Amino acid sequence: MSRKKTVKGKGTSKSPTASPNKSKDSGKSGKGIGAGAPSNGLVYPSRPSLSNSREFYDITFKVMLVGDSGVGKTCLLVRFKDGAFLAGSFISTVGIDFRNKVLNIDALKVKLQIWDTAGQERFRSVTHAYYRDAHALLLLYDVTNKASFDNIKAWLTEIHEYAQQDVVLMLLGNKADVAHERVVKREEGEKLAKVFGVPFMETSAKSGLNVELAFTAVAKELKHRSMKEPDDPKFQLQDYVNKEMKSAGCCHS
Ligand SMILES: Nc1nc2c(ncn2[C@@H]2O[C@H](COP(=O)(O)OP(=O)(O)OP(=O)(O)O)[C@@H](O)[C@H]2O)c(=O)[nH]1
Ligand SMILES: [Mg+2]
Repeated sequence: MSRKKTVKGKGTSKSPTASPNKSKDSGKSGKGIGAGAPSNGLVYPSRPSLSNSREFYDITFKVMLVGDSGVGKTCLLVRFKDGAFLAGSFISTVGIDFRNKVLNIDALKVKLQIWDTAGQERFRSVTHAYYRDAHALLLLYDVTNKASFDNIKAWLTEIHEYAQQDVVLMLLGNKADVAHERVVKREEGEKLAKVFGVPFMETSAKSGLNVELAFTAVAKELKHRSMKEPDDPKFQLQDYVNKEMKSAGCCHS
């Protein structure tokens, strides 16, 4: 049985609009949400970012973590935000929560507002309300849980129904650190991703494998799209991910 986490702060009840210009990146869940965001959610501040301060950003995007309960969405976010792994008993997310993190992407400060959704069926209607404001979705399954992999098609149907048409999407096979209990091969994940035309990689919130890369790749894609000049070549998310994994000596053919 999983213990339930009480819903924290403002992250639950407010709509997922972006922070006002030059808001502080408190990094804390439930902070940084404010009124007055443009409808597309992007924020361009009126003055340039201060390069040495984490409090400032040039552009912000909303990223949502989705997938079955227990696949590791919260752990992935905590690993990315705090560099730690939430070991021990599983505390299932109630409703929705978020964290902010500012990344340096090609000399630009990109703030990701990352929404951690509850995978449990009973919270699905809450999640639906947040899809339309998401610029990117990280869709997770658990490589040790076949049902979570089989449910990916249903998640994609839901995404097509509720999310923006041009949402950046990436499929992540999480818990890649667990060798003995693995039931979904990396090749199966790759194949499914290919069928649906989405970038894919395996991650581990426990070891940290590809966690930074997943968020950075999405941030790069979003930044590239929003700053794109007409003659710029298209940023290829999967190519970028493959190249980065290769140079890190990681597990990709
Ligand atoms: N070995 C291993 N365990 C993990 C990993 N990620 C998460 N877990 C474990 O899986 C369980 C579920 O993780 P959560 O991050 O809470 O799952 P969730 O997707 O947020 O679940 P909901 O909030 O119910 O939607 C916890 O017991 C974690 O410790 C991972 O990469 N490797
Ligand atoms: Mg969770």
